[in-house]
Amino acid sequence: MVKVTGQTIFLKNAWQYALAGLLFYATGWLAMMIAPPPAYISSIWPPAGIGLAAVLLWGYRVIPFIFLANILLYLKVFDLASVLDSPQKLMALCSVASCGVLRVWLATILIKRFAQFPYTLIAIRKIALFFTLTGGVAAFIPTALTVFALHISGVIVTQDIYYAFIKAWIADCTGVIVFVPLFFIIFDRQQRIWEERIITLGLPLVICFLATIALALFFQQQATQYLQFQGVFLPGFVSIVLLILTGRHEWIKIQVEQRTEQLVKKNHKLSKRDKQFKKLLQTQSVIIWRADPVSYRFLYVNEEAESILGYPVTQWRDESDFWWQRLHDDDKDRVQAFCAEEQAAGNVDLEYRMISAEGTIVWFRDSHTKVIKDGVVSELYGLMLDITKQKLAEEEFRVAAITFESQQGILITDRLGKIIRVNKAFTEITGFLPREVIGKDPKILKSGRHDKSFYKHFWQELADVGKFEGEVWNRRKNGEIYPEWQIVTAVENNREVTHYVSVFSDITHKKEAEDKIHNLAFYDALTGLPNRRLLLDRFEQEIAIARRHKQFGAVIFLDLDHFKLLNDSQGHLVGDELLIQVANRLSSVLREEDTPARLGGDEFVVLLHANSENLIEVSDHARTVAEKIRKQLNTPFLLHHYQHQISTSIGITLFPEGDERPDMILQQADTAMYRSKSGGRNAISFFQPFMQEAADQRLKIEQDLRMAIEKEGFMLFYQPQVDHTGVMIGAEVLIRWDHPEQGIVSPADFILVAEESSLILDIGLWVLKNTCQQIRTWLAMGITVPRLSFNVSSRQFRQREFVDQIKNAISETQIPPHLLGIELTESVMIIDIADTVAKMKALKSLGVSIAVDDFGTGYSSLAYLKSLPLDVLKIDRSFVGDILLDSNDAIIIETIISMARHLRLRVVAEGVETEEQFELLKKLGCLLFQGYYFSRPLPSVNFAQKYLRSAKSE
Ligand SMILES: Nc1nc2c(ncn2[C@@H]2O[C@H](COP(=O)(O)O[C@H]3[C@@H](O)[C@H](n4cnc5c(=O)[nH]c(N)nc54)O[C@@H]3COP(=O)(O)O)[C@@H](O)[C@H]2O)c(=O)[nH]1
Repeated sequence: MVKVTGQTIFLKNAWQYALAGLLFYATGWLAMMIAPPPAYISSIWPPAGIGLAAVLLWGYRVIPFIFLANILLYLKVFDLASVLDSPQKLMALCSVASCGVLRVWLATILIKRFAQFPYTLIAIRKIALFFTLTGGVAAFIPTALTVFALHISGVIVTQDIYYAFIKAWIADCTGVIVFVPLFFIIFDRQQRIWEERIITLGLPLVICFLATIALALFFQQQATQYLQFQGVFLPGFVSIVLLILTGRHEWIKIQVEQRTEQLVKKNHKLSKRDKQFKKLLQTQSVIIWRADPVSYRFLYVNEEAESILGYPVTQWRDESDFWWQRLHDDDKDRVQAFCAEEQAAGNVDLEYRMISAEGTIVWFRDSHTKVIKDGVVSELYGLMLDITKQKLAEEEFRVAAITFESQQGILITDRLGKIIRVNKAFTEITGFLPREVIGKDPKILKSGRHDKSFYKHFWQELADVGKFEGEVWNRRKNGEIYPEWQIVTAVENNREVTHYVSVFSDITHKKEAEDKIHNLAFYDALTGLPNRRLLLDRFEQEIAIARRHKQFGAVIFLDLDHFKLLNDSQGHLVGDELLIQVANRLSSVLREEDTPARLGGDEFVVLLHANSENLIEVSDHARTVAEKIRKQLNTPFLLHHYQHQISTSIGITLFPEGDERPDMILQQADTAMYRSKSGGRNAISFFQPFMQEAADQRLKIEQDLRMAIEKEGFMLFYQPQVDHTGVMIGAEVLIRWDHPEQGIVSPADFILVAEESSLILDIGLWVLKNTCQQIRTWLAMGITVPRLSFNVSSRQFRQREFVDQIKNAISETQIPPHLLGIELTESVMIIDIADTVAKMKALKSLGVSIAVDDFGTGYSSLAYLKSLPLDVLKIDRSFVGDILLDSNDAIIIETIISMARHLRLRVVAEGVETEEQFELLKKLGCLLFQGYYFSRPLPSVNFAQKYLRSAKSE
């Protein structure tokens, strides 16, 4: 950009200034031609008008040129040589030239101050004011000063001063009157009135001026100074008259032209508006109509009617009920009611739908006018505006508004991220009212849970794809942090983002449900410990880490001893409580990196983190932890106000030894645990490879047992019980498994497996039924049958229906109940004393006798013995076996015998194998015996042959 400075303006207009100076000089020179020496005061002085007009039109920059031209002109008065010689004359020259400039300057100031230049010199009053100020007033002092300077310098003598002053003053005035208009006519292109006056004013003035010069020259020759002087008034007079005459005329002409021009412009505007209006009508789709006020038949419709509804205009007019027939059925009642009600004259609006020729719905706003004359509607006309688009937009807006107030929170920001709108759901979710957030940054919802990289990703997504979708944690007004699912969309207009719209829903409940599902899937619902799935998952990782670091870890497998018994007898609530407390104790003894888990039932596993490369170190650590656990679990539990003591069988295995999978390693630990269990419980065993065989065998036994139960592949053996004389007083019923491959299998090899797998219930029932059946058979054969006692396992006894099962078996076989006895171990009886007593009493009332088996190996508590309705105590064969070797055992047996006598219980010594044992037991007071010394358990036939026959014969 070029900077416009005073200098550039000066250079650009320099030709104008030079022209002004030139005209000033030329006209001055011409005027001096008709002026008498030595002062050369002309009767008309054009430079006065030219100088003033040039300054008014082109500005004060003209002044230096005027000054220069004035100097040059007055060199005619003061010749150059004398000016150069005399400083006085030089001063006079400069003064005279300055006076010319002063006149112009003063005139300009007065005009601008009092005559509000520019104007067009039309009205008489303004013409008079203009010339009075520029000529009369402004020229007065400078002229006087000029004459004075000429007088001082000796050009004008004293007696000519007055005349010279008058003449010069009039010459200045005339110069202004004639040459200001002329100058404007030639150079003013801004005000048209001057241009228009070239012929009417400019030409006469030029002619007049030239005539004046000629006249002046003529009278100069005639030396008639007076006439010469009078002549100067002519152009001045002509100028004023013509200014007045032409001004008004031209002014009117110009006004007319301008008005015409304005009218043309207005017309143009109107026609443009008209076009726009027509266009608007077209785009607005307006039907203009007139109808019969009674029948509503259209008398007139415009062409637009056809293009809007598709029916020819003739059809609109020809069909008498065209309008009614095309009216939408749903609107008919409303429109009819409206027409019936509305009777007053004036403009009325009504909206309704019509069906187009294509079958589409078109919405109209019908603005119609009724003209009523003498109380009757005389005219009916109106405009039907197609507002289908507007209705659709309204519908969309309504849908948008409903959507906005949806269940989901909505937050809208401007492009700078300042919130401009939120919906009700936003307030419900966040707790913030609209006025609390509008104008603020959504940062107020920030939870602080997300780091910078999250927000970087957030904005990147918005920039790249215009959308972000994901889980965001925000903070409610009450400070609560919650998760929400957010979809943020950048709204664009012409590729510029104008708004951001965030739609979100509170997913707290969903997350909770997810967590719940996750917990259910991976955690044990009762104890809160990891379940098998999570354990295996962590185990997988643990094995991988151990392999990578070449380290070893351990798995501890725990099974609570007799838990099933407790659960069955005390109920599930007590069982559950125990499991919860066991879980808590387990967790309390473990380190954070170790994982306790519950596999189900009473089985727990502890995964010890692999932290050593030394196998011995790892196994020592595992044993220490297992001991700690055992100790913890041996401490009595308080369950529902009662103390319960439990023991635990524990198996340990180390990993990784090969490429075993987690489930295989768990199986090994389970096998080791089984070893502890079968070894007498409450023990800790490390897995050994041979155990695997046993485990496999156990599994095989279980499978075969199921088959045996189905096919009744069992037999009953009978071992007699004798008195001190060797006479049989009863027998113990002992089961045998007639295995298809292995032959007769001892119960010692399968009872434990059966107990662990619940198969014992079927087996026990089979023993009961077959014992009764055997008695029935022998009785039916006329054989005297002694009391037959069969073994009852704890799970079998704890069944609610146990007593009923015995009753049923007795009644089904019709045997005398006193021929039946049961043998229970001590541990079975003490679990739920009340239940035990109730069941025993019921059995006793039937006549079934009850024996305590393996006495001395369990609790051997006198307290419970007293409270139980028992018949027999069977001293465990382990005491009998060592009776000759260990004097303690003899003392124990003696004590048991004396105690039993005191409680009025019969005592049977089990496992009598030798005569010495028999003799010693007799000495200790024992009266009844059982053992290989008398007989091994025998099949029914052998037993009957050997003992029952002889009993018969007796
Ligand atoms: N729940 C059930 N348990 C049963 C049933 N049948 C047997 N059993 C239990 O199985 C265990 C092993 O029984 P078994 O192999 O039959 O051994 C019994 C006798 O054979 C054995 N016995 C008898 N006298 C001697 C002897 O002088 N020496 C010696 N080494 N063993 C001898 O003792 C077993 C009987 O013991 P007990 O029952 O404790 O009186 C065993 O625990 C049975 O209880 C059944 O039907 N159901």
